Amino acid sequence: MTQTLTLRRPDDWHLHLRDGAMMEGVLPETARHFARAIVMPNLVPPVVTADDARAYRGRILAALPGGLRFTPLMTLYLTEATDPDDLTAAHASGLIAAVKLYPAGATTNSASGVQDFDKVRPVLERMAEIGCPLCVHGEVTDPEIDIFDRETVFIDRVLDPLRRAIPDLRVVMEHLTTAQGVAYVQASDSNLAATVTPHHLIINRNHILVGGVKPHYYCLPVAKRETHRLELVSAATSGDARFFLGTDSAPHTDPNKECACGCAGIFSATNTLSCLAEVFDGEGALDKLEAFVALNGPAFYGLPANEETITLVKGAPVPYPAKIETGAGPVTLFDPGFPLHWRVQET
Ligand SMILES: NC(=O)N[C@@H](CC(=O)O)C(=O)O
Ligand SMILES: [Zn+2]
Ligand SMILES: [Zn+2]
Repeated sequence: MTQTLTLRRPDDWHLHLRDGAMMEGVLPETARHFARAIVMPNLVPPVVTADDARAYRGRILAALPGGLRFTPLMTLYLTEATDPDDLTAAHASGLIAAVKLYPAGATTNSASGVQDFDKVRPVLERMAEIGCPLCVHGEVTDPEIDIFDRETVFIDRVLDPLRRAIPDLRVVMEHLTTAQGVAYVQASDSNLAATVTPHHLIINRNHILVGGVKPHYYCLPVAKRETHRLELVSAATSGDARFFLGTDSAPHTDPNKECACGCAGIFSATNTLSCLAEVFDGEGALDKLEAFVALNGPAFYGLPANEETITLVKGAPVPYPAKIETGAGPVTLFDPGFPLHWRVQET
């Protein structure tokens, strides 16, 4: 007997669509299954002003294949020169849903990020006032700090002091990777939430390093040891409203991943829902999947949940391509390392 599961149409609360030929290649992979996505602003140059966000949104909508309904939720890239009035107008008009904080140098295309957190204090205070959420890449960049500790040190040195100083600021810890991060979110009030990626629910650091280095499992924050993965799975499948899906699907071409200094980022848009259904099924938590992919995110962002639905069907393992071809070059798809039995029913 085939098993089916009908859910409200999911949203992706952390997505990289890039621009140009790459965007044209990856956008349908998301728009096929997701109603909305928070679109990350780390283009080169970054999406800094309301005008930048408006133009980028226009390019996304123009690249959307006919027949696919998809709403990009835009973000601004916080810099030390961000104008609070421009941000306020962009938020009030509904153009942007959030602002993104990258510590300078923390990750892909973060060179224009924040170096001195005091300099952005007035902008963050304004965001607290107007209720605009701050999405955070939560890793310190201090070269002294081990790369596996950069998230927990960020919580202690930056995030916790910031939230104490501006308690009304609504914060999303993006792509959470540690047990300490999970515990910090669980111990906080409703002004803090976290996105969790499919890959951090599936791989640990052994997958990256044992038996040869696997560039397609390299992303930031880097996957941690197995104990952390288990905490992430338990948080994501718990139904706790503070945890929701942000795929962090981050395409780079294969030549840019498979080289002496490979880019950070895992592309997962195509098989995200199959991966998640497999993980939730394995935990006996299919009844919590809708909360994670379609209810908790909109609730945090103050948006209605989608009315449309999708149906997942369980059957023989679903074949996915190893890579998708884009006008910018081939992009390898995340390989969970186990068969995926759930697929999204074509409508
Ligand atoms: N996650 C990643 O490893 N990479 C992202 C940037 C980010 O989300 O930090 C990218 O833009 O490629
Ligand atoms: Zn990031
Ligand atoms: Zn990202």
